[in-house]
Amino acid sequence: MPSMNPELFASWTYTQTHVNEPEHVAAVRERAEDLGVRCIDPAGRSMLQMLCTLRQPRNIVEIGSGVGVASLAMLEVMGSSVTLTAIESDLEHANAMRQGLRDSGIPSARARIINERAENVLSRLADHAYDMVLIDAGAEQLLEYVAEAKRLAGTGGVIIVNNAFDEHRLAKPAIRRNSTVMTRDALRMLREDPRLQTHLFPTEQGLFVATVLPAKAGVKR
Ligand SMILES: C[S@@+](CC[C@H](N)C(=O)[O-])C[C@H]1O[C@@H](n2cnc3c(N)ncnc32)[C@H](O)[C@@H]1O
Repeated sequence: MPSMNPELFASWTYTQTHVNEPEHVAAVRERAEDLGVRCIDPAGRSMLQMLCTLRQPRNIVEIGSGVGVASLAMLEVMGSSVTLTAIESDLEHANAMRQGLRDSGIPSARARIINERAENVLSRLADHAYDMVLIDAGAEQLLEYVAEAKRLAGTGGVIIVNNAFDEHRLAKPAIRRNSTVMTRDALRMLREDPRLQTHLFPTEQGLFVATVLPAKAGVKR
């Protein structure tokens, strides 16, 4: 395993700062900051757009959509055929996202914002009906969200966990706080599932990505 030498750190920093966000994203990030919401980091946002471009999802679920930085990123790169179900428990955050969608000229029909706690909503969503599930609602219920995401994602579907580094606590084995243990367990649950191919991308917050392999692909390599 490589150690974090200064060259490696410089290259990692370069990749984080190399991302050019369009100007309108800054306004959404500002709105998030005013409300005290952490949103996906620029490299994670960029990777999300890349995954959408590659996978071309038609139905997306986002658990914890905040003021909509990630939601807007996904909707912006997808054609009008994509539908996003955004679950957000905080009314102020949900309203700020509605404003962001209006400002971006995205028709409201493309995003269904459900202002409820995810644990009360997910069981109502149909099995294997989604091509992409983004989880970014804190670690408290992460195991439940991951289990639901595995049920929701169809073959070839993509499950994404943002903030997989749990504020950079994940890699420190001595840290046993709840959020860190929960994140470790949730990522293990994905990594050890033979039906999933997984990768942890070293964005600033950590973006863990799992794709559902076709049934006949056998055991992952
Ligand atoms: C980190 S922010 C999401 C940021 C968003 N993914 C983005 O990149 O713009 C987490 C959000 O999850 C919401 N949240 C926390 N617990 C939740 C729950 N149980 N159900 C739904 N939303 C929840 C919070 O209100 C907050 O807006």
